[in-house]
Amino acid sequence: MTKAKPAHKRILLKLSGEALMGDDAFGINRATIERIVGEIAEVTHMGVQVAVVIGGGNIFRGVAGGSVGMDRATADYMGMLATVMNALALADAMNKNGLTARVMSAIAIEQVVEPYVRPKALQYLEEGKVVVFAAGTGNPFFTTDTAAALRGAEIGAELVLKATKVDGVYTADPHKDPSATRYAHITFDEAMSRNLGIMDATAFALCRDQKLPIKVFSIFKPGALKNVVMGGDEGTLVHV
Ligand SMILES: Nc1ncnc2c1ncn2[C@@H]1O[C@H](COP(=O)(O)OP(=O)(O)O)[C@@H](O)[C@H]1O
Ligand SMILES: O=c1ccn([C@@H]2O[C@H](COP(=O)(O)OP(=O)(O)O)[C@@H](O)[C@H]2O)c(=O)[nH]1
Repeated sequence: MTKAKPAHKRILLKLSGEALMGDDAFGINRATIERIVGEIAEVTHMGVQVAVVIGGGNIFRGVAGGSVGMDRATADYMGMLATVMNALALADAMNKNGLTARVMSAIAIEQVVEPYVRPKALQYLEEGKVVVFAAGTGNPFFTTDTAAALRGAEIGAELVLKATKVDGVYTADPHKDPSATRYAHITFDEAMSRNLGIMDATAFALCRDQKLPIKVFSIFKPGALKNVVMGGDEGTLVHV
């Protein structure tokens, strides 16, 4: 019997900060991070090259609560630093799981993590290491979803995998509208013109222009990541 081959060779996995919270109100839940790392290890061992962009919403969100009244750019830099903390926690859990992880930051904090250098990231991926991209795009007024689109395009990923709290793109925000239904697939133009709030327009536009498809799926569903990597019917595909 031949073993089924993964449908993708190199992927960019976007994990929202909240994916790391588990059932906690904020911060990083150890059991949750270990489960996610276990799933990443599974696909890495299948020979898939995995790069990760991690969010920071579990620790700090530039436009939210505590930052009301703050200068937006300053708050956004705090948000980017939050993603660095998540990246360190994620890489630590990966290394403990037997993977080799490298954190690369879009803003210079060289005593803590190495800076993002594209050829080096590509080299790590070729070597089978998992690269965790921290600090988003390095610019305020952007999101880590846009960082996922940007890094995904830069490293030549075949697919951006947006692992989130919902199991796909819905006709409306399913947390607000229980009658919303899920798309199996949708074009970038449709998702943007319908203002579907799952990702920001900058991220959608970048992926559309680079013809880089996005798969939106639930991080809470065990085995979903592997299923996506195997080309299975999972979540929603956003395509050109
Ligand atoms: N049309 C939609 N389909 C699916 N999810 C949507 C839609 N509109 C808004 N959302 C919201 O987008 C969120 C997923 O994005 P994510 O980046 O993980 O969250 P956040 O940006 O809050 O960290 C979901 O929690 C969901 O409530
Ligand atoms: O390129 C970027 C990426 C992130 N952020 C800031 O970092 C926060 C955390 O990122 P995000 O909200 O995308 O995290 P997630 O929702 O995935 O947890 C954002 O709110 C922004 O304040 C930013 O300024 N530029």
